[in-house]
Amino acid sequence: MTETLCFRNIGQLIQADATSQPGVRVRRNCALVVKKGHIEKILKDSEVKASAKYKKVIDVNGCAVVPGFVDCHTHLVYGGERKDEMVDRMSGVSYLEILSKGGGIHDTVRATRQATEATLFDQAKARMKRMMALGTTAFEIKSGYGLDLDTETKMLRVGQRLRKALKAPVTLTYLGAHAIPPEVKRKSYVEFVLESLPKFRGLADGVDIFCEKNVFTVADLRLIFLQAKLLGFDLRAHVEELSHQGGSYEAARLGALSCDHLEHATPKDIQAMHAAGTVAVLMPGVTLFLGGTKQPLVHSMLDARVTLALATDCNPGSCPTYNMQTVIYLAANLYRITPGQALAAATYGAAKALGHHRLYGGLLPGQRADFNILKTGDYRDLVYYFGENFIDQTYLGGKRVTGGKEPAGF
Ligand SMILES: N=CN[C@@H](CCC(=O)O)C(=O)O
Ligand SMILES: [Zn+2]
Repeated sequence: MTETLCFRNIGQLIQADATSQPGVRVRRNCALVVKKGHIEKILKDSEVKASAKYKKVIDVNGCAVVPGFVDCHTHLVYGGERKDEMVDRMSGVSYLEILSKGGGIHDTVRATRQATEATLFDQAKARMKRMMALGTTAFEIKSGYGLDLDTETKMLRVGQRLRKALKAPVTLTYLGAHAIPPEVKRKSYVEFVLESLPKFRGLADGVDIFCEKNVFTVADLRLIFLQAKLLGFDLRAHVEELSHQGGSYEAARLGALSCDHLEHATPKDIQAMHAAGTVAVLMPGVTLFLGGTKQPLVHSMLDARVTLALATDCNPGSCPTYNMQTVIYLAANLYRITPGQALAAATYGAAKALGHHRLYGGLLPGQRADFNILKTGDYRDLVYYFGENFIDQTYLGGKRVTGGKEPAGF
């Protein structure tokens, strides 16, 4: 029996790639043929032959099929939670004040150091399953809640085990430069991060840094990135989130795959990102949750032809969400971008931020068959209705992992 599946009667099939930018391509009344976990071809529905020997023909009843969402910036391996901090922030204390007093990220560092590898794995796996049930099929996961060799290694080992256990594409990032441990001087901690980099080869794919007022400087970013680049790591950076430091300009010039947050990025930074082909990763859920009012210059980014990506940032301090659909909704409605631009950013753009846009994210022939069947025939419903879950079924490598009548396959 052939291993080929045919999904037919698709009302809208959404594709995204460099040629569809900054939005998506919408194909109507078609069928999707999946072979050995990859997309073989897309046909007009009228071209599906009754005589063709498919293992299974799945009628999607006129619904829309969209690429699986790519969550290209998460901190989903962590211990504890931070609701007290949320309440403090609501009464006016700032995120950076809390961090400088040894709270915030440091609270999560304490909880993550204490947690066993087994607990971190079980909790993170449960989070990822919830994310998949909401349509996410590829993940980036950062370390950064250890700030010591043992815990950073433990977090990345958990990431490697998650990649195997869920059979989903997982990109791992070493974020040793996430915060400066209390009682340690910034310079000596940067020395530690530099010395530790070779130990994370083979365990992490990329290196990241939180470049911010009273955290790490642009000079720290330069030192760490030059060394990381020599060691073959991809570069990504938390930059211009709560203030403008110039980290995005420097990161782009050093060839970073992505610059993330960017609420305070300037036109000069955006030009540097365009020149370097650096993707802008935007996380509207963070701005909202931290009570920020400054939005990134999204339309300047579009005018400069910088590729946009969206991510949850899933973490216990600045955005405890699992839901890329919420992020797509917020991006379209807060940034005033079209549904197609928001969906492209959550799929193709996010895959490009991870350097994997040829492998997944576009629903193109040859790519992994990672996609969602929506409960609606119009993908624009994702940014029209507020707070709905539009995922009917999610497929990962051509296998259904959530939705439908049978038990989920993982
Ligand atoms: N900005 C710094 N890092 C994370 C937040 C991590 C935390 O607060 O635990 C972010 O991407 O928002
Ligand atoms: Zn982050």
